[in-house]
Amino acid sequence: MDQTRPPSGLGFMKMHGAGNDFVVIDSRGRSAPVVTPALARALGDRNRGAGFDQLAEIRDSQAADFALDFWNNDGSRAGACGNATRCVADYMMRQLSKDAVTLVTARGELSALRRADGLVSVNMGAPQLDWQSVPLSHTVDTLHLPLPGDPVAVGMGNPHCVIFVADAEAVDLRQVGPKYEHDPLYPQRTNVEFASLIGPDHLRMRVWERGAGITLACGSGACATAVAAHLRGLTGRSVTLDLDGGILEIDWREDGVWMTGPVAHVFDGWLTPEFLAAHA
Ligand SMILES: N[C@H](CCC[C@H](N)C(=O)O)C(=O)O
Repeated sequence: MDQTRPPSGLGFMKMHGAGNDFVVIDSRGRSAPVVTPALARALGDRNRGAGFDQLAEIRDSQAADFALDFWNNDGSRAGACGNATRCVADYMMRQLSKDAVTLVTARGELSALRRADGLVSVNMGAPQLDWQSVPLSHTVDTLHLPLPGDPVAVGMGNPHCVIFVADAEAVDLRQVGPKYEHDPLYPQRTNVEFASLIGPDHLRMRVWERGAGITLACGSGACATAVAAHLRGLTGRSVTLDLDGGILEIDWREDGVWMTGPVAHVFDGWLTPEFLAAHA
């Protein structure tokens, strides 16, 4: 990196929440968003780009402190991303010298705060439990989908398929994940969570994400799994989940599903004008 001249090109931040990793582009003050599907795909490439599970673009908002748009590394859009929301909320709280912020996503207005222990919480809103809003392709009982493993369908601003198994460790995610992701019952594809009860209100969860494959953690997936576990009578409304990359706490309250966990801002960089021109 040439440290003698000011950066040219487009600045970005690299962050992660429990190992679910993100590139974040701050587009506040710009008249139009900079991210395109082609840029998301190129930047998401772990060999030829920066690499990420999700890309988050911060935008100005009239109604809240900021707005967020999410992309997967295959270039598709995601309506929700809990861990990126927590990471960006932490950055915005520092920048605005606040302990709580509001933000707008495709889901609507969400709120986030920093707890006294330094962990960051976001209210991901109410779970979507009717088939149309998950969305599913036709009328089914969302608590018992007609798919292998008797999954639960939950929307958290994005679709989820939660399968309870005796041992989540033993699941071959790479093999079975794509089968659920692309099942015609989910017209917009789905994120897929495998979960096992390992103690009272304690779940082990592994995830296959729509548009990103295996990730070390998925915040909206943890919310969906906790909601499904409660609806199936396996847990109370407050649950701890052990994911591959760390621990997330979920609390399904009257005002929505709260998700709490660690955040990390790892480094900043900038994309060269050449890279941007090649993937405009
Ligand atoms: N990792 C994210 C979710 C990404 C979901 C995305 N893969 C989709 O297409 O919905 C989270 O922490 O909530």
